[in-house]
Amino acid sequence: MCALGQDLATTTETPPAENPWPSTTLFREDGDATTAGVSLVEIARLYGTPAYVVDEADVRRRCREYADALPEGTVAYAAKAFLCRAMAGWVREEGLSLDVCSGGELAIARSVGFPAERIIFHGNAKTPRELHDAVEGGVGRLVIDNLAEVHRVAALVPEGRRQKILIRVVPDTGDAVPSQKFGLSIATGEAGVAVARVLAQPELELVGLHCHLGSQIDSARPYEEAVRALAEQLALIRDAHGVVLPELDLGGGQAIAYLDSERGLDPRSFAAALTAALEERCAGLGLPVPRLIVEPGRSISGPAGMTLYRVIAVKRGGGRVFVAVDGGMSDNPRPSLYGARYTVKMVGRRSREAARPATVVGHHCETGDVLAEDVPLPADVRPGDLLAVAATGAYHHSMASTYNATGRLPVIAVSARRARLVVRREEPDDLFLREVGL
Ligand SMILES: Cc1ncc(COP(=O)(O)O)c(C=O)c1O
Ligand SMILES: N[C@@H](CCCC[NH3+])C(=O)O
Repeated sequence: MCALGQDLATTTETPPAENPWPSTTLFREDGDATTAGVSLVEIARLYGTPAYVVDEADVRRRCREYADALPEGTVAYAAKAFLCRAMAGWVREEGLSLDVCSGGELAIARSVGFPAERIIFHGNAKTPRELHDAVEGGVGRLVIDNLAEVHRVAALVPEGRRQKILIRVVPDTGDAVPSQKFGLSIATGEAGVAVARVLAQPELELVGLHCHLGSQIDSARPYEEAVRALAEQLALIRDAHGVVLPELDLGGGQAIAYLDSERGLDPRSFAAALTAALEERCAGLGLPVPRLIVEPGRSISGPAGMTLYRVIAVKRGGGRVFVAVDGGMSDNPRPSLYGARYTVKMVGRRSREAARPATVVGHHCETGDVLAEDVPLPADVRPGDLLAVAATGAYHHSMASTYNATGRLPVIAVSARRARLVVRREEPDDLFLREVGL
């Protein structure tokens, strides 16, 4: 544990924190910035760059915000957004459930004693080993995503136990759900077949339906439509099979702000709209209101994280400025995969120069290795400067690669004026470990 940072009462800050940054981030007049009271310059000095920084208190606050917004429901953090053992511990302590989609995520959760009954396991092509580990480990909910899984799962359930099951369906509402590899279609009747097959297996206890609408959804409207459509399915299941399923899982997808101009989906208004739509539709269908489950990932860990990079080289010419840093597409593949855009700030030095558009590029041997296109940076940005990229707490660490045999980044957690390393930097020796022969 290493104490960093300074007493903020003695420093001059320029509040408030900008929207895409962790909520405790303050940009100071001397050019430095602090998150949770810890200087980003000091983090870079002590732990090196590039590095992911995650604000633990911000993660915990976002967990609580969701839990408070949905007091009668279940909030399952989507591990795929960002999971390490520390994060699994924070989520466990905050009382949330955990949505996992691989044996690896399950293993991380179990390694910190995450209660199995609070784990939901989903995935469109779970391997036999994953199904075995999930059932044997006693996960609270297993999400059936294809017909072949029904018998496979039933065969794994030990004598005297029943496995709780959700069935992932494609609600076919509006344009929110294009044809996709996930889930069982209601329209083609596959979802109905799955319901009948699960109900026919004594080892399985069908508790509800599951869906996931997509990513970066910034309005409650698609969720309202989906929850109505799923309630209608519950009524059809009641009419056809005489069972009233008690749960609906609406998945994740809640948007966050990556840019100052963007706004995330507020958990309170999202939960209120969802609950109202569900209650109204259930009343119309004569159904008891099922328990809601939501699986936010990005909106819990995304804004709580940032990445620090050191500028290695600056090239000016042809009307463009390229700022090359010591990381790149191996720690953030999102710009090259999805055209994702980011907010970038120089920290650690005060510049009096006006901001000019610059393109922040990585150090990988790939033309598409761009981190941020045309972002405003001081005209005198130079090698040695430190750059912070906002909202990198979700789908960065979890999507990182070792392209060009580059070690993956450390994760530094900050909280209450302290920084601590929770995932160390990957070194060449770590890469050699997997090589077992010449
Ligand atoms: C089933 C399911 N639940 C939850 C999530 C988390 O989504 P997000 O991080 O956008 O909230 C995903 C990922 O898209 C998902 O596929
Ligand atoms: N990886 C994506 C989101 C995919 C969500 C997975 N279900 C992203 O970075 O935005």
